[in-house]
Amino acid sequence: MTSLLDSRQRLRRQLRQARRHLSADEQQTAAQQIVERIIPYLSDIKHIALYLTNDGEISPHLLCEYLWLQGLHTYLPVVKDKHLVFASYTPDTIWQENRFGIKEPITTLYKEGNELDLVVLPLVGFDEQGGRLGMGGGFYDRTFADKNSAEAPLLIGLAHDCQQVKSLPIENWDVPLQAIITPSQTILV
Ligand SMILES: Nc1nc2c(c(=O)[nH]1)N(C=O)[C@@H](CNc1ccc(C(=O)N[C@@H](CCC(=O)O)C(=O)O)cc1)CN2
Ligand SMILES: Nc1ncnc2c1ncn2[C@@H]1O[C@H](COP(=O)(O)OP(=O)(O)OP(=O)(O)O)[C@@H](O)[C@H]1O
Repeated sequence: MTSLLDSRQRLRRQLRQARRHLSADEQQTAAQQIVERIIPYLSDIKHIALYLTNDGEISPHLLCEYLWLQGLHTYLPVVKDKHLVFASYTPDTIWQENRFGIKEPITTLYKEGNELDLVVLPLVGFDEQGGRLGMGGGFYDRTFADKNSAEAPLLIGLAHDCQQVKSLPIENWDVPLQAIITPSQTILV
């Protein structure tokens, strides 16, 4: 048990380091490539949660600009107890930092995960079966623990190609994603 936990931690460290080493140019190109790949999943979608890039994560900022141009509603995760709620994100948003140093909108109006149509998740590692390794807080897993795969929201993970590993152990609490998108591939789960 301890060694399984250790190997997850080791893997997190390696993969986080790899994505932090991407150059600014590589990050920008990757951010553009995922916009093209996600557009086919936006039909009938109005309320979308994104994230603010942190620690070398692939950035949804160009996707966000595209969504705003389409008049769609965007949200960001806010850590509340051990779950996530989602705060509206507009060009006028004002900010505070959470305990991880990630900015969160200041607001008292939140949506619950099940009120969204699409949630775009950051991840640390993934495999070709659609398995996801996150930062280790279990926040997305707890937030969507009761969700049935067929019901909203659609869960799509974003990652750099360097975050792919051969196979990740699936934990019984891992929430299944519907797709993982990288600059070079779309994995449908
Ligand atoms: N961009 C982004 N936003 C997100 C997430 C994420 O993974 N990425 N989250 C996904 O759930 C939630 C925050 N979860 C996080 C969990 C751990 C760490 C982290 O950096 N841990 C440090 C120790 C930080 C500390 O305690 O000071 C570390 O492991 O080095 C960051 C975010 C909500 N917002
Ligand atoms: N539905 C749940 N109920 C209670 N605890 C949970 C649940 N989901 C995950 N956890 C706990 O959260 C911890 C971290 O889980 P895990 O390593 O899978 O996080 P992660 O997916 O990497 O993080 P995140 O979802 O925040 O990106 C685990 O110790 C697990 O026990």
